[in-house]
Amino acid sequence: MAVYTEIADDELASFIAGYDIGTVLSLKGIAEGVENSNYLLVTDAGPHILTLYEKRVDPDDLPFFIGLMDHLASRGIICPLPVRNREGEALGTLAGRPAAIVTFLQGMWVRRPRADHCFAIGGALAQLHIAGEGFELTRRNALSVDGWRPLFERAADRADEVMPGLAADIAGELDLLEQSWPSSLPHGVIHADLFPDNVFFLHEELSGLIDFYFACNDFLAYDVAVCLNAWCFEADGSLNVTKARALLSGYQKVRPFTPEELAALPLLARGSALRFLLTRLYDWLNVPPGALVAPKDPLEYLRKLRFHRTVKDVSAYGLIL
Ligand SMILES: Nc1ncnc2c1ncn2[C@@H]1O[C@H](COP(=O)(O)OP(=O)(O)O)[C@@H](O)[C@H]1O
Ligand SMILES: N[C@@H](CCOP(=O)(O)O)C(=O)O
Repeated sequence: MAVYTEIADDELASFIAGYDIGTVLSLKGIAEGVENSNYLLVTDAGPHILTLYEKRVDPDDLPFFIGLMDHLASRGIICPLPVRNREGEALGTLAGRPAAIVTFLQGMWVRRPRADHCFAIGGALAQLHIAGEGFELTRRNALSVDGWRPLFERAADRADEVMPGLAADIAGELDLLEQSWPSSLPHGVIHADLFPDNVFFLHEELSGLIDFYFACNDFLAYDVAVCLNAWCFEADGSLNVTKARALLSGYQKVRPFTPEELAALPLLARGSALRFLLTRLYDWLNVPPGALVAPKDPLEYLRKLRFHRTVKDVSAYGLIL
């Protein structure tokens, strides 16, 4: 559960008074997510999501995230729409945090994705990449290859508490990825965190994408690698090749990969695995006192990383070369 910041009744009342969304009927902390504090805000105009932005969000990036949701929605991507107050502002301050209200999306995330879900998410990711074209703001990926070493340095001395030998394993991987990370591939706006819990399905159809708070400009195929890791592995740590093939086929039906992207995919998958290993490791070792949050298992991503080390080319992901 992620609620880091509590909201006092009087603060909520004066914040909501600035909006045309009716009277507050209830406010409940949401028992999911790990990054920000999210509340289900029900007013007599219906349900909304109220987000207080926490530690990992730089307030200077908020116009990018808010503008991106507007941009993508205007191009047919089903995603939350920022709600503006009477002054036309989508961003405010509540309980000492930057805060926004966004529209509520119907649907549920899928706990055990099947191959058909993976096919759908592949297609939706490619649509998102195409819809992102023309978005005028940009944001560097702070969690790409040049951000990994500083993050590791903040966790390195305690990494072996999680697993003996982990620090050395990560250090070796970092050296390799820093030397071999691609310098040019097709790039654009990426979601960068399109995990199953950020994708809603309703009546077996994909019904919306949420959580754009890691979105940035980076290689499009890196976003595919993030999804491959998040959607296509089984609980025992093995890759489900059928799901991987479905995800990649769903993507390339909408936006075909370039040969360079296919060649880079195993390396991008290693990088993506390391990125989530590092943020999870840091979070595991630094749970804020009193926060209602369940930190995620860093070693799940070590297992994925180790798998990708064995991969020679994309045929390991079920694609025929
Ligand atoms: N626009 C939305 N519509 C419906 N539910 C939402 C919406 N945004 C967030 N949620 C709910 O809040 C949970 C956490 O949101 P998320 O953005 O993933 O949080 P975090 O940024 O902390 O990871 C989601 O799993 C979902 O249940
Ligand atoms: N997806 C990340 C954690 C970020 O949280 P989310 O709730 O925004 O997906 C992970 O699994 O490490």
